[in-house]
Amino acid sequence: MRSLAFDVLNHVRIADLIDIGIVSVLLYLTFVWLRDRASRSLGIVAVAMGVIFLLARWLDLYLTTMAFQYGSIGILIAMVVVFQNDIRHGFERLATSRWFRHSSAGQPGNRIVDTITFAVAEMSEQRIGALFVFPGREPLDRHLRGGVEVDGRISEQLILSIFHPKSPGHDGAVLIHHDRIVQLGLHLPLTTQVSKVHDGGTRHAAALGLAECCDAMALVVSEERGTITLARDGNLTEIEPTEVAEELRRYFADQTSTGQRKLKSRWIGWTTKVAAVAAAVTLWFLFAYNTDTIQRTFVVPIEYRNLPSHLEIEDPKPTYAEVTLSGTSPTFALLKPAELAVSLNVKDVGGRRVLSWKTEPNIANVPKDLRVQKTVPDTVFVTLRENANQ
Ligand SMILES: Nc1ncnc2c1ncn2[C@@H]1O[C@H](COP(=O)(O)OP(=O)(O)OP(=O)(O)O)[C@@H](O)[C@H]1O
Repeated sequence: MRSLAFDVLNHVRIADLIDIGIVSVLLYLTFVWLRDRASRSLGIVAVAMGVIFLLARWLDLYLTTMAFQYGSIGILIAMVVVFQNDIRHGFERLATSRWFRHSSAGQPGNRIVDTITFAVAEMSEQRIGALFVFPGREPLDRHLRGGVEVDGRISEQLILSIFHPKSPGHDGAVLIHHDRIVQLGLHLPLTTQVSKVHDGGTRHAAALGLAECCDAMALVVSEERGTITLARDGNLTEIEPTEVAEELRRYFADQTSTGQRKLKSRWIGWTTKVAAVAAAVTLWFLFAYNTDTIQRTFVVPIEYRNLPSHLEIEDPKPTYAEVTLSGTSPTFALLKPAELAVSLNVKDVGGRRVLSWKTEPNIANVPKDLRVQKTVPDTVFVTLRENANQ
């Protein structure tokens, strides 16, 4: 065990650590996306494909590996087309994350939270349907259709009169920003995951649809059942009237840069990060960490550079050399055999007509971690003569 640890420490390069770091980040983003967005069946398919691919590489299953290699471009294009909204959402999330921007949203006072809470409780009791949208950090405009500008200070009376069933503006959602109702009668995108809506209809489907395509929060009061439902992070959660104030406070706190995250989500975040690093290290051990030295021989073209135009090389002119390289198999993966060449400079020959070069120092494009073991010929000899065509 100790010798394995020493072995690993001896062979790990800075490039390997960067390699593991990049793959960890990619795996982390994939895990988060699978957890938050993708359906369970898609997650199972993705994990199964990953396991088959790893087994195929490990057991050297030639056909399966080839199928994955050639199919991966098609799969990638299909994924980009199918999940274009998620990808755009991901970039928007990155661009609006705390690393890049401080939130401009201040934390509204208790009055706003209490006002909305009372209005929601009242509407829940009276079975008045309502839909509120609370923007997150990501741009929201492109998800909203229609709507009428209001820009009114939030009050219980204003909320109740907007959602009164006889009010012309009660259909659709109201948009809340800070302490103001900005718009009413907004149409939101409907979810396609109907199974997640359970007993709800289009109002709930609209709330979930919005929460799926951005980080906004929506709050629904059901006209039929009087229930209160929160849509956030692509999920619908039914809550009690007593929980509304707490959820609103949490939402407004999240909007400020000093907002506290839930301990649970932090914990989930850390376990996902650790899982991503562990998976990346495992992959590195399986595919990149290989200390066995192997040798491979390549037939490499010999190029003659800068030959003066009045001279030519007499036959037999050596055009190929055999080059044997040694290194680990991951280092060989970085080699591009088609770019290997023995490159000889015929400049400044003066009066000499017989030239020779050692082959090894003149081999171009050998990755730095591969060693030249042998070259045939060891030395290249050529004889020059005056160019008859000059
Ligand atoms: N795309 C949409 N965006 C915003 N609101 C919508 C949208 N589609 C429907 N609604 C609202 O939902 C109302 C219809 O609600 P419906 O009864 O179908 O849904 P629900 O989820 O069962 O709600 P409830 O439990 O309140 O009845 C419409 O009158 C309208 O106000």
